[in-house]
Amino acid sequence: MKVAVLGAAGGIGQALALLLKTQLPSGSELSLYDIAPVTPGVAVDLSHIPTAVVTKGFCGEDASPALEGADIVLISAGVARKPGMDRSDLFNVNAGIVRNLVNQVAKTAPEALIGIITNPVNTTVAIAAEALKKAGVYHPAKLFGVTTLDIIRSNTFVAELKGLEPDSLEVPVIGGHSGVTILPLLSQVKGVSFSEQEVTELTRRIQNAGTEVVEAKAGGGSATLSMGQAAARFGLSLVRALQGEANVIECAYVESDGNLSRFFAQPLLLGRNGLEQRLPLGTLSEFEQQSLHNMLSVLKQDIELGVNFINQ
Ligand SMILES: NC(=O)C1=CN([C@@H]2O[C@H](COP(=O)(O)OP(=O)(O)OC[C@H]3O[C@@H](n4cnc5c(N)ncnc54)[C@H](O)[C@@H]3O)[C@@H](O)[C@H]2O)C=CC1
Ligand SMILES: O=C([O-])CC(=O)C(=O)O
Repeated sequence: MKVAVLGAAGGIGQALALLLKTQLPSGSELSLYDIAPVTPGVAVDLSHIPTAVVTKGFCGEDASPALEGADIVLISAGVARKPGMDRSDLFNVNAGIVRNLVNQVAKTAPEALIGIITNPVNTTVAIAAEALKKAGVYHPAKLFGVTTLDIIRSNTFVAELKGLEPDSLEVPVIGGHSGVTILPLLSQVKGVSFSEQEVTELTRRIQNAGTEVVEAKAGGGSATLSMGQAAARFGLSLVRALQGEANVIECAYVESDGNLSRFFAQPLLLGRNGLEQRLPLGTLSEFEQQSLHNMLSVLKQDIELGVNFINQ
């Protein structure tokens, strides 16, 4: 199994690389790429950790040496938010970075599963899909926007509020990955009930959790360590699914059946070919139905921006 991380010298990239070095199955290869010249050194640093995961690092403009033979490509290259910015403010810089890197994936590892971490995810996934389509190698079942941070945050916040073990919970989060498009399905958390006020406050906290970190870091970037953990969880789930493990389920932002919006995050069954089956959203509370209805115009606009970026 070969996993490539693009953006590997960054805050997320380094945390993710460390977790993959220590958690990938024995015999795996970890390939680190970033435009920054420090990247081969990050790989050397990690290579001193005694696990049977071979780690190599590449830098410069050409990602292809890192991509050759990759089964999974996780992309966190790009700029992060500063206080006062929205995720959509990152579009101008990150759209071109994602297009460039996905074009390189299309050439060198067209069959790889791709996880897009770079923001704005609602839009960068549409950019990736259209770039792959243009290159003639778009497999909708192999492209994922990584929204796992929303799930682990929801698990943490619910556990804190209700005095539960965080790893005993799994909150499905649907929609997209910004503001009102992040919708935790609190009504589906087993064995826990919430007052109306708790639902409103928790939902708002989960939707603003990225901003909570951006403000706390005071200009020093956005979530990197929790995102590293989230991306490692998602990447390792992809590895387990590729290896044939049954019942691997994660929420992620993928090409949908189009009923709600073209791309939509929901629970997915993963398998040997990536996305095996989109799982039903289940029963939504009235609050969740209304929130879902309210997010759709935002999500559609975000997607259109990405589609137009490639096609106009
Ligand atoms: N999906 C999600 O839930 C989350 C997404 N993010 C996003 O992830 C991205 C990365 O965040 P951080 O790691 O904190 O940023 P960072 O600035 O620490 O790292 C970004 C890395 O990308 C590299 N890079 C820039 N242009 C590149 C290119 N053309 N080719 C290769 N590498 C390139 C930089 O050299 C840098 O090492 C941001 O867009 C951020 O908004 C952050 C947190 C959560
Ligand atoms: O908020 C940001 O800019 C980074 C991010 O996506 C998150 O932390 O959820």
